[in-house]
Amino acid sequence: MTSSPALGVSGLTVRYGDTTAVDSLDLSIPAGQTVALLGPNGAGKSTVVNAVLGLVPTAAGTVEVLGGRPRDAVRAGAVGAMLQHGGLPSEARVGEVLDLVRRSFPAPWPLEDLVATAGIEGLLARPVEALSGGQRQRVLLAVALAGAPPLLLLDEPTSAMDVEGRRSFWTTMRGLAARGHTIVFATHHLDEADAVADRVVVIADGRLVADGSAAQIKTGTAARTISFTAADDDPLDVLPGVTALDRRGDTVTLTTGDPETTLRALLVEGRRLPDLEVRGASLEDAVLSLTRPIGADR
Ligand SMILES: Nc1ncnc2c1ncn2[C@@H]1O[C@H](COP(=O)(O)OP(=O)(O)OP(=O)(O)O)[C@@H](O)[C@H]1O
Repeated sequence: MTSSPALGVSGLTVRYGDTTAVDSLDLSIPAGQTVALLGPNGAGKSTVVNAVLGLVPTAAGTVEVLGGRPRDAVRAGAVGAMLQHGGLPSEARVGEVLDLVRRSFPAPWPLEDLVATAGIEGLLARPVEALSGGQRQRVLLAVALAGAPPLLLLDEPTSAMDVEGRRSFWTTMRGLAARGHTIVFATHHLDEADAVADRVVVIADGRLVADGSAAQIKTGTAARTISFTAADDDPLDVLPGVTALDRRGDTVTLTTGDPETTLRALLVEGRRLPDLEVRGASLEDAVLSLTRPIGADR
């Protein structure tokens, strides 16, 4: 056993022309952790995953996978990935793809267990082009697991899955985590991060803005929701502190990074607030408040 983290990122900076996609990112992930990478579109999540795989050139900083260089780790089958635009040869059959990928690794995952773990029983004879979106993601998972990697990187792995598919996918991931695999996944499903991740890393504009358990992220933000009953012509989204507004019938829910100021503004205007409730933030509220400046466009 090595004492190196499964993934060590230090001062990582990645640029695409004038765009700094990842900006001086430090991250150390010990073996066995399940980590969610969260952040808005364009935050830099995919770029971090790609840099860890050695797929994009870095402008500065270092990435170590299990104490070694990313490319060596990928070649050795020590890191498996499901990428957003992961390709599969469309005319090949699933079984052929798996044979080919497994043969490229020194110690591939035994086929029967791989098929059962990825939940693709019955799909081996199917041409790739005949797979549904969710089945395709399951096959991509099998490909990612083919080298029996200790580290798994998943970029929005459940984006094409239905509710049942997502649930069973995360059950599979929990099983892998219990077997000691390190799992790093990017997602926009914050409920998945809340339910599955030991640790949540929030990125905005390529920088790390929060790092902790989902509970810590939720309590560490000032974000609260304020809900009450109001007429639908009441212009509430211009109130100070408000980062999001949701109307369901005549119930309004405001997310605010500064609940006291928002409440004061509501009351100064002499508004009645029937059914008033102030609640702690969900992970979604917390991430929104961390990644969207107060007063930004709603
Ligand atoms: N190949 C590329 N060429 C130029 N710019 C790129 C390229 N890939 C990403 N970018 C830019 O880098 C920034 C980070 O993008 P990235 O895809 O890493 O974000 P993300 O957090 O994964 O977003 P999403 O949630 O939308 O997938 C964005 O501004 C994006 O437009």
